[in-house]
Amino acid sequence: MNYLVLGNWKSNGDQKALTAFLAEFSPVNRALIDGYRTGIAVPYHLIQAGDFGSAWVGAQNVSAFPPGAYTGEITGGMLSELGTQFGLVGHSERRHLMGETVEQTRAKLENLQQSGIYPILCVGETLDERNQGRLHEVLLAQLAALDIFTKDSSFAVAYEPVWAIGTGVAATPADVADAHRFLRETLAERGFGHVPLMYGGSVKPANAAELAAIDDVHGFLVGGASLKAGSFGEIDRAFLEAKNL
Ligand SMILES: O=C[C@H](O)COP(=O)(O)O
Repeated sequence: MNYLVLGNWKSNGDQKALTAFLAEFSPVNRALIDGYRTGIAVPYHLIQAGDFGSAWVGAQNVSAFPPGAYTGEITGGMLSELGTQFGLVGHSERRHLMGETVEQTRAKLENLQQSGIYPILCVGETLDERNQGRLHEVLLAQLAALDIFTKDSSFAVAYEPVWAIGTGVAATPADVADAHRFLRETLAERGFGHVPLMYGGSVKPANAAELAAIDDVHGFLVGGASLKAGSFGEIDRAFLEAKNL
């Protein structure tokens, strides 16, 4: 995949909301464009709760363990059986609220890959880390989880500065361009020059075009604005237009 505009519903939504979303979103989510996908990561209980059409349906987490005595964990194989097409790993809410470690994100990426589900590793720094000049150090530490992949692996990385998530204030285009350039160069050195780089953090219809215009931005991971088909559709269209897709 070259370009991805994906939503993350987090712990929001129910059957009624998904049905309403898909009724409005699916008709405008036209024929498949080569190398491009839109879709949403819904809570587990909604993965099979609607017809997503040409949009991808994703999970927001996966077990770091193999199948076995791990009460409450959902494995990659289980997600695959549900028809899950992509999975988020290492979202900052999981790192900071649930204490997810780099070792766990590595195991989760591997579980998704082995189950044939497209993995997306989320990375990003806190405001303190940025202010201390530790942006690159933090990103490099989080990117260490990618060492399970080979040059042929198919996956994406989403840059989500923690201070821009859910705040309504996205990173400036200059900050996004800087971070994405660093990610692109770092990944290219490891043979991952083909990996799409998504941006997440207060993406909305009003800023989607200027963020999509950045060369090293190959997609978005949209939280709050993906809950409504209207705003998510506007972001999707702004992205396609900016990239001439
Ligand atoms: O996964 C999505 C990000 O956490 C962004 O969330 P947000 O668009 O509500 O800031």
